[in-house]
Amino acid sequence: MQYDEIMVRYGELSTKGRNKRHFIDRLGTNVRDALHKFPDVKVHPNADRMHIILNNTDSDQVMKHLSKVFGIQTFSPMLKVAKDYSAVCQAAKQMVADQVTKPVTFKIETKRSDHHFEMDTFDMNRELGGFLLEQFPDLLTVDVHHPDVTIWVEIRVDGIYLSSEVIKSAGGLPVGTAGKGMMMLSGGIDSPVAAYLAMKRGVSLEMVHFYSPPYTSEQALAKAKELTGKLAHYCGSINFIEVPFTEIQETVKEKVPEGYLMTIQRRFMLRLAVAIAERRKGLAIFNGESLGQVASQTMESMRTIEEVTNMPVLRPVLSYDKTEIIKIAEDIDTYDLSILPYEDCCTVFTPPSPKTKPRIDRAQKYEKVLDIDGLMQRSLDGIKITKIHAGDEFLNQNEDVFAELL
Ligand SMILES: Nc1ncnc2c1ncn2[C@@H]1O[C@H](COP(=O)(O)OP(=O)(O)OP(=O)(O)O)[C@@H](O)[C@H]1O
Repeated sequence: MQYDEIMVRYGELSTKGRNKRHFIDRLGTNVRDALHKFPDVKVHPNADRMHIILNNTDSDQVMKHLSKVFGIQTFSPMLKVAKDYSAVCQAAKQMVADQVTKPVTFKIETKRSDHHFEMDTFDMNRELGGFLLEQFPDLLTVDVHHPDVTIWVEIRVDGIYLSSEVIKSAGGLPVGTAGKGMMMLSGGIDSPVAAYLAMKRGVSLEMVHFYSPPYTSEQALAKAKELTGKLAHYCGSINFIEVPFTEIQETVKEKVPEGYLMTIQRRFMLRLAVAIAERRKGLAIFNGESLGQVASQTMESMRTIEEVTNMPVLRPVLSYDKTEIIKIAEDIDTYDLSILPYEDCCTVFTPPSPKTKPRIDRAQKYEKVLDIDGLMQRSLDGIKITKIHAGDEFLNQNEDVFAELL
């Protein structure tokens, strides 16, 4: 069915007190961003509801994009008709014919903000209910307490609006209302899920990805970028910051005892992520660590790695089981990409038996022989930033080139 308006309910936003206006304005901006491909759509973020006027734009397409915008609890597609009772009857009849395929209970619920309209809410509920019962005697029975289907009728000044569905949306808080963070994004399963969860709580993220050519391939980099394109569906666009890591990994491999290779590499990654956050006004570092999952993810290891900074390091999937993380990865459509077998820079240099309880004093001792500042500076000098939009693809490009050559 082609609808005229989508009415958006805010959910958790309505409890945000004095910040409410800021939250709603931000949500309005994010919705406009998510719907930028539909130039005729108009977005009106009012205090209690948001009204999205479709102006003949395909309502299914608009709803598909809306369902990924954080800060929206539910929305309802609505039909708009003239302020005329017979027009209301025809629209309600069409809704039932389209949506009800087996016998259900129903009720009409009317709200009237235009008190000049000749029928009051009680009349509309009764008359329209009776009309529909006559039209669909085999499908409909009335139940005003626990109906399967509710048809809402809103009598406004500019017309009468009807809706019969409440569609659950992404929930959470509008991206951008909780400050900016740097997400350490690998090509694995966990960090994209951690990014999704951080954005769900309103964090605006920039992705920091370490790569080590020639040990890691162009495809590994493309995979991390494409994952970012998947995540951008939830916020419009995301800056992807690629950080060259080869010199650091080679130097650490050469100069640090094997048991501490991973710890020292991670300390460098964190230092670099913090340096980038400080330049770009980030307030925290996010990563995809889950307690106890692998050697680097013990509390002792986290403590020794985090010793290099006092910036908060936040771990949205810390307490999740792998199966729970995989379930979310499947839901947000990152799983199939994450399991593609391109080597990450960490896997290439992972020692066979890393220390599970690395000590801070040892890590500091092994780092004494390294030119930390110089290594970091050269890496920071080589960073490259790409703005990635929802759905941008990177992995197939080389294949296309091959296809053209053949
Ligand atoms: N190449 C990389 N670039 C950016 N961040 C990385 C990189 N490799 C690892 N990280 C960060 O370190 C975290 C732990 O990585 P590790 O490889 O130990 O664990 P993992 O459980 O396999 O995580 P993931 O599934 O996210 O790769 C990752 O979740 C990510 O936040």
